[in-house]
Amino acid sequence: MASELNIHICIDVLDSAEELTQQERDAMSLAQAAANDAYAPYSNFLVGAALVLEDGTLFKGSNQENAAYPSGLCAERTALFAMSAHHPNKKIMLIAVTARRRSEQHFLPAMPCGACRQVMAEYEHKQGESIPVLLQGPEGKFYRLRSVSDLLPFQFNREHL
Ligand SMILES: O=c1ccn([C@H]2C[C@H](O)[C@@H](CO)O2)c(=O)[nH]1
Ligand SMILES: [Zn+2]
Repeated sequence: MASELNIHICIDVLDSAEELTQQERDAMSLAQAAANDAYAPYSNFLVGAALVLEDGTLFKGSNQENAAYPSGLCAERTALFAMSAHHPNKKIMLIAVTARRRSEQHFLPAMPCGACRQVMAEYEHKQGESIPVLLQGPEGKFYRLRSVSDLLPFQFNREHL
């Protein structure tokens, strides 16, 4: 008889920015500022990501598009790669992500794509400590996940090599 493997993922749903910690609020504000600066002339979909490092350093990234579409890069990976290039040995304490359409002021649910989840998982694995993820949710809400593993269960990592 086949057995069943159930994966439990816990997501805190925060109804407004007031329910965020100060650090989360700062990170989400920076992610929103980053989205406003995105280079997204083709999709007009502006994505911003912010990282909080162990020493409190904040780092931001936005999506960077290209006329050769696949040459562009998502906000999350722009932030993570730049962070790792500048601070190769600092732990990440939080990743915050948001998005909006250029034509609208309000922020939209930001769900990192599969490639960005894989890259987040790499750095989580590297640092050996969970990285909480804060995502803009619908209607001014926020989603808080305790770990990148909650965004990418059954992940491929260096242990599978
Ligand atoms: O997780 C994601 C998903 C999409 N985008 C960007 C890529 C592209 O520039 C635009 C539309 O897909 O949004 C991100 O930055 N992060
Ligand atoms: Zn992505």
